[in-house]
Amino acid sequence: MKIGFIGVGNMAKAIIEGLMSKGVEAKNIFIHSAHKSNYEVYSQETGVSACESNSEVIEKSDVVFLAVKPIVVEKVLKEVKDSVLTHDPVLVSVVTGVSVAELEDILGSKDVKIVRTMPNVNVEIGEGMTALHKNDNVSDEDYQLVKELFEKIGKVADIEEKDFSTFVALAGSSPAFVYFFIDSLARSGVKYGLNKQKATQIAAQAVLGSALKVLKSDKTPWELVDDVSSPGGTTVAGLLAMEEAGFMTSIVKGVDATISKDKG
Ligand SMILES: NC(=O)C1=CN([C@@H]2O[C@H](COP(=O)(O)OP(=O)(O)OC[C@H]3O[C@@H](n4cnc5c(N)ncnc54)[C@H](OP(=O)(O)O)[C@@H]3O)[C@@H](O)[C@H]2O)C=CC1
Ligand SMILES: O=C(O)[C@@H]1CCC=N1
Repeated sequence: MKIGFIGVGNMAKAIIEGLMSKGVEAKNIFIHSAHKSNYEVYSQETGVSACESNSEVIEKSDVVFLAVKPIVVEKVLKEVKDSVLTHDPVLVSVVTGVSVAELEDILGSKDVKIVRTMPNVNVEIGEGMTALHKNDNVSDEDYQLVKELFEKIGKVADIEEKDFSTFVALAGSSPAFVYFFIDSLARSGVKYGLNKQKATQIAAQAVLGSALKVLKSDKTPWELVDDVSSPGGTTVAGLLAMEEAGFMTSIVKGVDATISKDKG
């Protein structure tokens, strides 16, 4: 399968590097972005093929990732409209907040094959969490191929399009929330004299182990909280102080703000 990328920023690079680490060969990847200096350097660093235009990416690829910021989607798609209609690739959008219907409208056709997705940056290390939703033109076979690409680099979930905004908060943006939590935990360690690098490793391993425990255990996270909290102990003292400062409320408010922003 030939895989193209329109836009080679943080998200596209995370997908490309994840796929390449799982055996997808550089010779099967085609890229183009706004600045030649950027995509040429990336092509030299990784061996993927640099194309002279977005249309060339489409002409050379079976599956084309649309990985640009929402604000430039309309301009980019209008420019490549003829190539999309002629070559009929499966267009895989990773763009936040742009619906399948909006993509079809911009392209002026309901006959295009579109899979709307919401990955997260952890696809780079094979631990992503990606939502997918296809339009009616994508065959089950083509959808399976796209799904298998994302399964190489993490877990996948089929979701209804109405749930994309919620998914953005829970998985698309949430790596930043978790990095923020890890940094805050590590910084607290620094307050008490630990070196920042060591404190970050300790905090990250505690978060990794806790996430795995949630995934592997039959218990709910809430029950696991109780298991760690010895009567009269340190954990319950810490939890109550965090909650007094609005821990759960701050997370729910963060999710609310993320969803509002996504919905525009
Ligand atoms: N970052 C993340 O964690 C996630 C991002 N997303 C979504 O992915 C999309 C990309 O985000 P992200 O990678 O972070 O953004 P970046 O700003 O890192 O990358 C955007 C890319 O678009 C390219 N670009 C701009 N204009 C054009 C054009 N006319 N033709 C071709 N390429 C163009 C840029 O080119 P150049 O590099 O040459 O300037 C750049 O490579 C967004 O819609 C975002 O919402 C979704 C999930 C997670
Ligand atoms: O911040 C953003 O807009 C994108 C969407 C999901 C992660 N980053």
